[in-house]
Amino acid sequence: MEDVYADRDFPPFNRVMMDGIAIDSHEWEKGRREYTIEGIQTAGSPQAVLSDSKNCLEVMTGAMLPQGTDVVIRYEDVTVEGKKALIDLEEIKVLQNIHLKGTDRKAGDVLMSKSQVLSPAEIAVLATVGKSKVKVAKHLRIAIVSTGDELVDIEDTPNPYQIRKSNVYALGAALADLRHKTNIFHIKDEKQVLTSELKVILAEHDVVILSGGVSKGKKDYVPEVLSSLGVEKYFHGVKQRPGKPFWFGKHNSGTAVFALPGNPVSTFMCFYKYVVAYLNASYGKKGKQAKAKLAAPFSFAPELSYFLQVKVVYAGGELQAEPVVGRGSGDLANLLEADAFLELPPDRAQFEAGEVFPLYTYR
Ligand SMILES: Nc1nc2c(c(=O)[nH]1)N[C@H]1C(S)=C(S)[C@@H](COP(=O)(O)OP(=O)(O)OC[C@H]3O[C@@H](n4cnc5c(N)ncnc54)[C@H](O)[C@@H]3O)O[C@H]1N2
Ligand code: MOO
Ligand SMILES: [Mg+2]
Repeated sequence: MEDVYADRDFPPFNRVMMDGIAIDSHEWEKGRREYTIEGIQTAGSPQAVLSDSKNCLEVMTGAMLPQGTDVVIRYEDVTVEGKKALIDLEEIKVLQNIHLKGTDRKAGDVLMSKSQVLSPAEIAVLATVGKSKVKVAKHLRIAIVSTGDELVDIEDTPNPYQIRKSNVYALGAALADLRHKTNIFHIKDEKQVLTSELKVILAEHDVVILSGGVSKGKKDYVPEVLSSLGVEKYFHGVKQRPGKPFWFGKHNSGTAVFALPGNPVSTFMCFYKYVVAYLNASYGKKGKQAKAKLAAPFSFAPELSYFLQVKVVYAGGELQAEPVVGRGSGDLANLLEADAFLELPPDRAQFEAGEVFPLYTYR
């Protein structure tokens, strides 16, 4: 949340780019090809001075260019015998193999704006300018909430009619991939309990991601409870498959609420399509929309956007998406076979190999 400036020129001195010798080009122009080595300038030592222009200094990559020199010749182009260095080149260029002071950035230049998302590249530059501490946007506080009496935790042994609650761990892992910490909650299918616990969760988080309880079931209390807690519904239901029952809203405190359909593949897809976009926008990150070519013809009749599960392969230098259809959005295991979702538009039923569509990948 602060602009970052260059504290010094980039590079901060005339930087030697190659291990070799440094000479004064005027001697070369006078025809000198053999030079007496009078010393060595290593990286990290103060600037040396060439005392006699007929001589040369050995220089190491990363060192300051010695005073009195303006050409660096690589060892590969020099024959060194004892204290003599013979240059084996027909021609040289003044300032060759020298990274001149300030050619990349000048002291005082703005290097990154306050809205810049910090990638390893920005971290490198922050380190270069000595910014061991930098003001950043507050991390969004994110809650992941599962609902459902059929769900038990990982270590529990489910009864025949129960399953382990995989969705919250999938979402937690997906958010950890995006460097977000999360708080994970589980709430039973009881309206009162859901209301009291969601009230607290909403107050303590900036983003709440629920999984389950948004469809037509008798215990699908989530939409009603969210509204009763002051979360304004933006929409409930999207013309898509999977993910049709998806509910989204915002609390007047600004907290965004994603109530994702409980089927695992549906939760997964809605996260990568919608929650990621929201997080990118919140951080001003202009995510580039990935695309891929459909590798084989596919048909999907309903007038819904279809998020086809695909295996992504590189073929002919292009990202190809091979359909890995699976057995519906409850087929969690199919996530193992695929890598991503390919978004097929709702306005037609037939899709040809070679057509390009948006891609939402999870690995
Ligand atoms: N009459 C209708 N029934 C359903 C419709 C519909 O339109 N009409 N939509 C179907 C679709 S599409 C989906 S998706 C599901 C979504 O239902 P909910 O959001 O209410 O999800 P639940 O009923 O709570 O659970 C659905 C399914 O997913 C399993 N689940 C839930 N949470 C987890 C979790 N944390 N980890 C793993 N698995 C989870 C749950 O056991 C159910 O099997 O509704 C359809 N029904
Ligand atoms: O959202 Mo559902 O996942 O279409 O089954
Ligand atoms: Mg339900």
